[in-house]
Amino acid sequence: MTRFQNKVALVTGSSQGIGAACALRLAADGADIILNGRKLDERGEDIIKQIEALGRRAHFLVADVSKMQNVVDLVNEAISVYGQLDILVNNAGVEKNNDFWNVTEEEYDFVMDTNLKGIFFGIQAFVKYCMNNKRGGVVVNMSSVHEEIIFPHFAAYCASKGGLKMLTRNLATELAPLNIRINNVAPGAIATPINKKLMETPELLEGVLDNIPMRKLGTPEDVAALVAFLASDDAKYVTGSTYFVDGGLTYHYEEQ
Ligand SMILES: NC(=O)C1=CN([C@@H]2O[C@H](COP(=O)(O)OP(=O)(O)OC[C@H]3O[C@@H](n4cnc5c(N)ncnc54)[C@H](OP(=O)(O)O)[C@@H]3O)[C@@H](O)[C@H]2O)C=CC1
Ligand SMILES: O=C1Nc2ccccc2C1=O
Repeated sequence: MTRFQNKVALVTGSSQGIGAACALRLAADGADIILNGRKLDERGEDIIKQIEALGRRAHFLVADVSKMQNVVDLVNEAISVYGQLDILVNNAGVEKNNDFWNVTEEEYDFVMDTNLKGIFFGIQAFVKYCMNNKRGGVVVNMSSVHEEIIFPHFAAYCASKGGLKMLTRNLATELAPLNIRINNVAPGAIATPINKKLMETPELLEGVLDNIPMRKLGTPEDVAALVAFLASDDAKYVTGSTYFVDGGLTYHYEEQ
């Protein structure tokens, strides 16, 4: 008997990085997986093969979650693929580096629509399904240490993750009577393609490592392990909170 036997999980933004690791971990623990990204290419094809090699089913749905109707359609299509949806992992996220005074409306919308609006309406579609079917559900949102600590020149990113923190706290209360749990995972610096420049620039990397007590970047699998715990019944009394996976970064930083 595996943790997620007879469960289906949708992981947004799962063609690479943390989302791909979450999809693989949930599949390794027994779930069938709906993958997602803005396009299906060799990265997505490879994750499908890896999930099938684990003996689980995988289906990729192309959708841009920054658009309200797209994310609603994504959730509803995900439900129809295997006839059920039990776990929603809102992982897709983007960032834009710019001085605050130069941030454009386009950059602001790009970040906020992906990291907050898409998650808001994706959860809404999932909750409507859970209400109609009288079945509970689990939501895990991919936040960031930057829902808590500053990241100069990433104002929209910080605002999106701070908003996600409050959305999760608020929904925990509203959704508990529906038997739906919701939590945030807040990674620190993780070795994924989003951090390519950081990993390839020694002086940037050194500056980041100086703020991490464990003095190393995390792996996507480190994040996925926490997501799997929160999605599982082992966390059946856990809702409305944020859990950090950051090598000690957040509270070390706050001590500076
Ligand atoms: N890496 C890190 O250090 C940290 C990451 N995080 C958070 O973790 C999450 C994942 O980050 P990470 O794995 O590093 O990111 P990556 O950039 O490596 O991967 C992002 C994934 O999301 C997909 N994606 C991006 N935008 C959309 C969209 N609008 N609709 C659907 N899919 C989309 C991408 O695929 P495609 O481009 O094909 O659509 C890709 O599969 C994000 O929410 C990020 O904020 C938080 C803290 C630290
Ligand atoms: O997206 C992020 N990239 C990072 C790099 C270092 C620390 C935190 C983060 C993020 O939240």
